[in-house]
Amino acid sequence: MLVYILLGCFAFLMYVCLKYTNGKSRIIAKIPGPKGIPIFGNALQVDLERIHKDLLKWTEEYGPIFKLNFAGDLVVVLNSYDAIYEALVTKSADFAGRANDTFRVQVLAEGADVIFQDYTDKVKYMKKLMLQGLKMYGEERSNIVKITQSEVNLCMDKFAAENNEPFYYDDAVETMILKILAEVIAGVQFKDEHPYIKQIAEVQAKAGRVMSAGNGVELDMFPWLRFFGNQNYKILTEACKTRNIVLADMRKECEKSIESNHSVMGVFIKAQRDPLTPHQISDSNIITASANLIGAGLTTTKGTISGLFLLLMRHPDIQTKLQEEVDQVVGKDRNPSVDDKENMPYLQATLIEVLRYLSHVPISVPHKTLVDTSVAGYDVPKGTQVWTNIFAMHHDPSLFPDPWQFKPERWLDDDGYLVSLEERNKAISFGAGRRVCVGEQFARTRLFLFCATLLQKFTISPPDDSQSPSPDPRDFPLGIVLHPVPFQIKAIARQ
Ligand code: HEM
Repeated sequence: MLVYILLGCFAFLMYVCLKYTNGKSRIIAKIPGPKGIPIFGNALQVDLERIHKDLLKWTEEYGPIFKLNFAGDLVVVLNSYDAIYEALVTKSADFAGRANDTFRVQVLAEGADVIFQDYTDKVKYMKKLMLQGLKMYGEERSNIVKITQSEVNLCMDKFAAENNEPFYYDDAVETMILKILAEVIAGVQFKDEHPYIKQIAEVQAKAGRVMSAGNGVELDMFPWLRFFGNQNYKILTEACKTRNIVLADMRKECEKSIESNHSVMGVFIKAQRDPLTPHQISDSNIITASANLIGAGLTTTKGTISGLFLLLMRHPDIQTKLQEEVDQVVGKDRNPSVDDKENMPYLQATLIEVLRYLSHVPISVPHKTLVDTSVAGYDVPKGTQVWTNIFAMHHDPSLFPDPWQFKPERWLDDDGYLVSLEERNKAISFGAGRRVCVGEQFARTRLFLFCATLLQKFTISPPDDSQSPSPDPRDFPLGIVLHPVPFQIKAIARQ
């Protein structure tokens, strides 16, 4: 055993030395950044569960761009709107790679998904298929709205069943999101108690734990630990196994009605069978792409709804204004619809502000340069990992005055209308350019329908007379996204 440990340490030292002395490091050395310690660099200076706070502190010190060194692995961090816009939009092709060479990502993504692969023609094609399946345009949109509305209503029934008493909302909200996603992915409606729903939730929880910032890092540094009973490796491989079984079963369900099925899997299966398809679609592509949508869609939406509850409890005046708008535009006798959106600027502004204020995907999904390039006046070589620090950018006081105050009004003009699209695009909660979020319109629609229905029926209040927990995202731990620790709410039925 001792021999293995010594060999492991030696290999690690060689690896770090090589990384420190290559040409890439010399180019990146010109970028400012906090001084680290030998061998480990800045690795021991960050709290992985609160890395967004460390990055915020360094942004104040170094400005739009700085570099970090994690035991020889260099990361360039972009913090200002201009630097992030330059990388994501102006030089989108240069920065469209993904930092996908870590062990955990390779196990999870099987080199076949969308989120963790470099941007190639095939990934572009798969993103197009995902969008077709998410049906966010044309006649199909009304179907997705119907699916969403019926699941939102079921979730509201669960809230009503709590009879104005305090309760943990997590299960009801998670089931609602998973059922919408499962139906959109497989084109089949599942009941709450269907085993797939429970299994997918378990897979998400397990994979989420190992892939989150504070866990499983040891596997990336020492992949050989998997041969020595590493617990995180076991959890990750079990989660992937269950994921593959459940999604293969969902595929079979989908194939039963393939002719009339326009779900995400349906679109992928048809592309797989099409002799003229521009890119071969494998079974693994179908499973990992579907898993991407569940993974990306669940944690982000749940995080937004949790943050929204905290913010509504902390700002009863804003909640009252939102309810007045819902009462005026929708009334009490019908479900809110997507067409109500344009007449509800205050709710739209509130949702944009929730996403800005929380910035719960704080460094987005890490990017990688695909060519030698530059940003914010510094050269960045091919193959460099780049983080877009959305958290710092969304709290930059020169862009958003009083950034730690929750103010939906910042997105409204003097007449109460939404500010221009150009102004709204200063918030980049869904990224931009080639790697922009596939689910942006889908997420915005679901969140709008959920909030409008919630506020039509309930007032969200703290569980007792004490003050509700802090909505400040600086206090949230980072898992896959920033998420507050579980808390209770009261959903008081409105007369
Ligand atoms: C509030 C909700 C959401 C937020 C804030 C959010 C945010 C993001 C962000 C920041 C990225 C990375 C952009 C970049 O790399 O620069 C991303 C990527 C992605 N998101 Fe979302 N997302 C949300 C909901 C969803 C939903 C509902 C789905 C699908 C059903 C989804 C699917 C994806 C996919 C597939 C990608 C990868 C795109 C790529 O790699 O090219 N997201 N999202």
